[in-house]
Amino acid sequence: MQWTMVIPLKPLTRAKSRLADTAGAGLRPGLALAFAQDTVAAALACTAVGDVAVVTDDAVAGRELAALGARIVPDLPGAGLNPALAHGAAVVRASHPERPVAALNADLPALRPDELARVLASAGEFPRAFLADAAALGTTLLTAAPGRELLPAFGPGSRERHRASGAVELTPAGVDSVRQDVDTGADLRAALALGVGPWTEAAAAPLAGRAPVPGQ
Ligand SMILES: Nc1nc2c(ncn2[C@@H]2O[C@H](COP(=O)(O)OP(=O)(O)OP(=O)(O)O)[C@@H](O)[C@H]2O)c(=O)[nH]1
Ligand SMILES: C=C(OP(=O)(O)O)C(=O)O
Repeated sequence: MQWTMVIPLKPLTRAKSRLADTAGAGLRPGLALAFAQDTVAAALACTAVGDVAVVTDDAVAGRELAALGARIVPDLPGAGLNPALAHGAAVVRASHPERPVAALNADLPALRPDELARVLASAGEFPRAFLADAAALGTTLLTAAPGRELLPAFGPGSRERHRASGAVELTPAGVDSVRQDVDTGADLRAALALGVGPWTEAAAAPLAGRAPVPGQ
């Protein structure tokens, strides 16, 4: 079974605002892009993935992620995350209606292709399914079988909303890299401890061993 991945990414200058006490405004857009590059590269390297679409209006991110092999779907301006995902799913389904669809956050810099394959194999058994994030409050991945609506309800506390919507919560062992989203400095340290991809490794290097510098 080959999956279509839909990855949302908001404009880099506004992204990852909760990293403000770890990385200043000069470093945050580069970090957000690096997270997305490592996420997209790992998804494209996953044997269970047929195609990857990134929903974004960011020109720089669009160029860089297209260079990796992602399809870029323009965002719905001002609509927000869940409409962006529903729109992205509809666009990709026009090309591959036979493929199951998975929404995946763009902030998974430790993502490993083999762990993503295990999560998708488990998701393939259900009409709709999701994986909780490392904090056990949110969601990093939501799936829908062919012909089923995705019905995304991402945002703070989304684990409970996705469960209440009838999606099956996936509980495979050993998939920490698919759960480890990065919202805060503590999340970034946890991702670095798991082992991040090359873009995040480089983008996070200036943060190592020193306090954040205001304005950077
Ligand atoms: N296309 C699109 N993606 C979005 C939008 N809002 C959030 N996202 C993406 O959705 C995913 C989950 O969002 P968050 O974890 O809150 O990331 P964020 O909004 O950059 O982080 P904060 O600024 O700290 O809230 C990330 O991949 C974001 O880039 C949106 O309006 N459009
Ligand atoms: C997008 C989500 O939340 P956060 O912004 O906390 O990553 C979510 O978990 O659905």
